Amino acid sequence: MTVAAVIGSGNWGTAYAAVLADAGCTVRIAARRDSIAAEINDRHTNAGYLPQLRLPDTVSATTSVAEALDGASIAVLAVPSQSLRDNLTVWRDLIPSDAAVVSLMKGIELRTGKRMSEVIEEVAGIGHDRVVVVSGPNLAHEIAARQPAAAVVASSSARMRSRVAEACATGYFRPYLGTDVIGTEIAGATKNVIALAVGIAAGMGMGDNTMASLLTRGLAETARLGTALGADPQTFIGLAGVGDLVATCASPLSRNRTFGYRLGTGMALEEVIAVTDQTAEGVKSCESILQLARSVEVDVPIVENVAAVVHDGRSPRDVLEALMSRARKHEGA
Ligand SMILES: NC(=O)c1ccc[n+]([C@@H]2O[C@H](COP(=O)([O-])OP(=O)(O)OC[C@H]3O[C@@H](n4cnc5c(N)ncnc54)[C@H](O)[C@@H]3O)[C@@H](O)[C@H]2O)c1
Ligand SMILES: O=P(O)(O)OC[C@H](O)CO
Repeated sequence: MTVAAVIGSGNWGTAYAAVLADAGCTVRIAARRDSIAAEINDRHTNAGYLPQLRLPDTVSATTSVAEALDGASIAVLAVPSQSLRDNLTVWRDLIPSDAAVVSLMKGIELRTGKRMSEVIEEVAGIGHDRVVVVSGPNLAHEIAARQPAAAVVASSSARMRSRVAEACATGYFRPYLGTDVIGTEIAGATKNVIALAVGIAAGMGMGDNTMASLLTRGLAETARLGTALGADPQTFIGLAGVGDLVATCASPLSRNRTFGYRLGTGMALEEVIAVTDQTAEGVKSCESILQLARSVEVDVPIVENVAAVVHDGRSPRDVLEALMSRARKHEGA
């Protein structure tokens, strides 16, 4: 019996815990709040995040990360990207020495420009052959409703990616194996920023042509950046690339799209932040992705203009005009 620990009891940590349990694992969730751990143990629900989900009896919860990780062969990390370093500094010695360490996170660290797998390797002091990234079109509420979806399970280690893929394969969750960790992570983090842009446009009243144009050109700049960083270009037309981009940009369930939408309707940034109580990774990662792109001299105009709205207070209408009046270029350039 595979024992998996899931650290983080928010939307995706909880939904992915259900996937692991449905696939036959014994799952221990580490929650920060006593009330959430008690609710999972007593009622098998986490209604504040996923009201429709009933967790299998093989899922338990604790507020002790040490207890959750004890004896686990899979350690899943599902906390906000910008908090990973500080958290992992406390947790690193608790991770069993032979466990696969799985990142569900879709963000790039501010200041360092590091991907989550890089932060894990550095802080936990483990090799890349222990780290696995799971990513794809996986809106937590739809997974929690057990609607069919697929994902990429990427790792440099064939043993670790097989272990994790086997542990999360169910009738409604289909993992594909991948080796391109860089591309998978760059795609997952950057699509959140493109979803912010699409949300802004939708909030301004723009329709499907605008969405499709942003999505397509967003994918182009994501692939340009990823490839410059060493990714396999094929990754961007796969599940972690176009798959996740379409799901996130099209869905009102997306926190990133919703954040952008609110900005696009004219709400002030502070107001949008105040009403957003869940993780919209693109809001912070637009800045770190922009810095990363500049470090390899890659042009990312949509990311740059989203950062201008979210961090420099420029108006959505201004940046839309700026994007539309850029110098003409070849589509493939
Ligand atoms: N929600 C989805 O549909 C989905 C799908 C795929 C990937 N992701 C990614 O998974 C990651 C987690 O997202 P989520 O949707 O579960 O977020 P969430 O906001 O629903 O939950 C975040 C969890 O982390 C905890 N947390 C918040 N701040 C923390 C801190 N400073 N230290 C430790 N724990 C903290 C919260 O208590 C909560 O348990 C993100 O990187 C996101 O991009 C989310
Ligand atoms: O709600 P979002 O915007 O964080 O997106 C959720 C997932 O990443 C979709 O795959």
